[in-house]
Amino acid sequence: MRILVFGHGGMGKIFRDFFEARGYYVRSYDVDESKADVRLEETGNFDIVFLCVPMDRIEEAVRIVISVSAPKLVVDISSVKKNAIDILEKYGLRYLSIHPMFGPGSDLGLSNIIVVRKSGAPEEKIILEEFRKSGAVLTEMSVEEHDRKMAEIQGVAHFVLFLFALSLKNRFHDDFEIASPVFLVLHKLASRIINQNWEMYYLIQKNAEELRREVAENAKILDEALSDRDRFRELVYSLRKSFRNYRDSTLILESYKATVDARGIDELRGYIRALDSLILELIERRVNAGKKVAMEKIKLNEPIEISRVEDVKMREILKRTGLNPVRVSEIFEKIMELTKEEEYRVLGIGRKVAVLGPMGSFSEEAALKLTGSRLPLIYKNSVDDIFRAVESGEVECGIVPIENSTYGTVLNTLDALLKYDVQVFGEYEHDIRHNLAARRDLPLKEIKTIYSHPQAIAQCSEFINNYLPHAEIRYTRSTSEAVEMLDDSSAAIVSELAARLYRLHVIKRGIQTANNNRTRFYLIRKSGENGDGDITSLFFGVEDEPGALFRVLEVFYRHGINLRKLESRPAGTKLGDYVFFAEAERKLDDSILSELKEKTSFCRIAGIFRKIDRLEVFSERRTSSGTEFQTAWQT
Ligand SMILES: O=C(O)C(=O)C[C@]1(C(=O)O)C=C[C@@H](O)C=C1
Repeated sequence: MRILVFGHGGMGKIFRDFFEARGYYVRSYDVDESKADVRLEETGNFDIVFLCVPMDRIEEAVRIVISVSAPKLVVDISSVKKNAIDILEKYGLRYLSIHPMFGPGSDLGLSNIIVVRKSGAPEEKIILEEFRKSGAVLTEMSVEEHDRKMAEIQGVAHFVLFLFALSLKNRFHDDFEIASPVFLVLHKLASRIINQNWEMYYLIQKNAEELRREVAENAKILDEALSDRDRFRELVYSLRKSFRNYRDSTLILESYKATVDARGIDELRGYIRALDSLILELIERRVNAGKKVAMEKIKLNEPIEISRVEDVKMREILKRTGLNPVRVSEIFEKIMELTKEEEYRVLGIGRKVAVLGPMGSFSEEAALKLTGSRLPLIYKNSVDDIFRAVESGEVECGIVPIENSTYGTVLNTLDALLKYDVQVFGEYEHDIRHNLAARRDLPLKEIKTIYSHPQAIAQCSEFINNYLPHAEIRYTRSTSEAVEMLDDSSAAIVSELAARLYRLHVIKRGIQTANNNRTRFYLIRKSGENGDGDITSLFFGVEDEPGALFRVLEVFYRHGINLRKLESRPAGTKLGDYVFFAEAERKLDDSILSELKEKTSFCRIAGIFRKIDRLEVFSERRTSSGTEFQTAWQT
C-alpha cells in the first residue's frame, strides 16, 4: 500500500511520520517542491493520497492529484466538512473524510478523530485500524452533525481566544515581567491560532455564526451579573453543574513552565527543577496507565511484553529528536522497563525466566507456551549466561535446550549443567517448525539469498535443495540477526514467533526436513532440595579400568531401570578423562544412590523431575474486594 501525503506542512508531517514508523511506503509531495520527497510526475503511482493542505487549497490539490493519477482512496482531513465534501463529490473521487481534532506537532495517541464519510475501500479499513491501534479515539457522525458540533467546540473556543487577544492587544506584548499561569496559557493559545492559517479560522467562524451571537450576548449577561455579589455567586453556582472536572488543571498550568524562556543561572536551574517535576509526574502517570493496560491484557490473554509495540514507539520517538539517539533510546527503554516491571507487579508476577535470546528464538517460543506468555523473560546470549543467571539468583528459572530429535544432545547445555550449581526441575518438549519468511510476499524463484542460523539451515536442507537451489546461503548467529539482514530479494528461516514479532511475510510454513522435529528443554533452578518426578538426570565418573562402566550399568539393570540417555563428556581434567551423563527413567532412591556411589568415582544428581506442559506463575484469587493475582510457582 503506497501512501502519498499531499502537503508537507505540520499536519502532512504528522501523517507521513505516523505511517512511516509503522512500516508503510510513504512519500510526501508539496507544491513547494523543495519540501517534497517526490516530484509531481512521480506522484502517479500511489494507492492513497492524504490531502493535507489548507481548506481553501483543497480544490487546487484535488485537480493536481487527478491530473497525474487515479488513487484508490483520497483522505480529506479538513475541519469544516460541507465545502470539502462538495469538492470531493464534484470530482467523483473515492474518499474517506475525517477530522483529526489536533494540530501540527500533536501525537495521535488519545486524539479525537471524527469520521464523517467512509468509502468502504479496503485501504480505508487499514488506515482506520492503524489510527485505532495507536490510541486515537474514532467517532463516526454525519457531515451536518460534525459541522454543528464543531461550531460549538472549535467555533466558540476560537472566538473567545480572538476576543481575549483583541481586548489585550495594546496592553501586553510577548515578553512578560509577571503573569499568572492561566493568563500565560490563554495568551499562548490565542497567539497560536492568530498565527495559523487565518482562512481556516474564517471558515470555522462562518460555520459558527449563531453561536458567536450567543457569546456576545453572554458577555453582556456576565457583565451585568458582576454588578451584584449575589447574582454573580448564583451565576457561578449554575455553571458548576456543567464544569465540575478540574482535576488535572494544575498539570496543564504547570506544564506551561516548560515553555518559559528562562535566563541566568538561577532561573535556568529553577526551569530545570520545574521540568524534572513534570517529567516525574508524567512518568508516574505513564506507569499507572501501564498498570491499567496490564489488567486489560489479562482479560485479553495478551503478553505484557510486546516488542512490536515498543519498536514502533521507539522509531517514532527517535524520529522526533535531534538528541543522541543511543542515549534517547536508553532512556525510553528504561522507562518502558519500569512500566513493564510495574505491570508485572500489579499482576503479582515477580519471578523471572531466562531464555536464549534474542527475541523470537525457539527457546522463547517454548517459554511462551509454558508460561502462557505473561512472564518477564530475560534474554541471554548463551546457554552459559542462562546458567550463570540462575546460579546467581538473577532469575528464578532458566529454559535450556537439552536435545533435538535430529541433532541429538546439546553439548554446551550438558557441560554447563556439570559446571554450575543448578538443578533440573522439569522438562518440556517443543515442536520445532521452521518457516521461510521475507519482508514481502516473494516468489521462491526471486529469492537470491537465504539467511539463518546453521542449525536451521541444516534442518531445512531438503526444502532448500529442492526449491531454492539457486539461492545463496548465508549463516547468521541468530534468527533475529537473519531478520536484520533481510532486503527485498532475500528470505530468512525463522520461528513462527519471530515472523510475527518482526512482522514478516511467511512464504512457506514448516519447511524442516523431519516432520517430527522436536527439541527437549530442561527447566533449571538454583540447587536446593531435590525435586520430585519419574526421571533422574545424573553425572558420574568411573575409574580408568576394564569393566568400570559395566559395573555402574549393572546397578541400573539389576533394578530394572531404563536409561533413556547416556553420554560421555570430557571431564576437563586431562585428556582421556570423561564423565558420564545419564537420564534414568525412575526417581533414584537413597539405596540405589548409595549403590551407585560405591561403583563410581563420583556421582551427582543433576535433577529429579517430570515432564511439564505448563508453568503456572500466578493464580487468581477471589477476595471480597475483587480479583487478586497471586504468584504461585506451580509445576
Ligand atoms: O502498550 C502496551 O501494551 C504497554 O504495556 C506499554 C508498553 C510501554 O511501556 O510503552 C509496555 C510493554 C509493552 O511491551 C509495550 C509498551
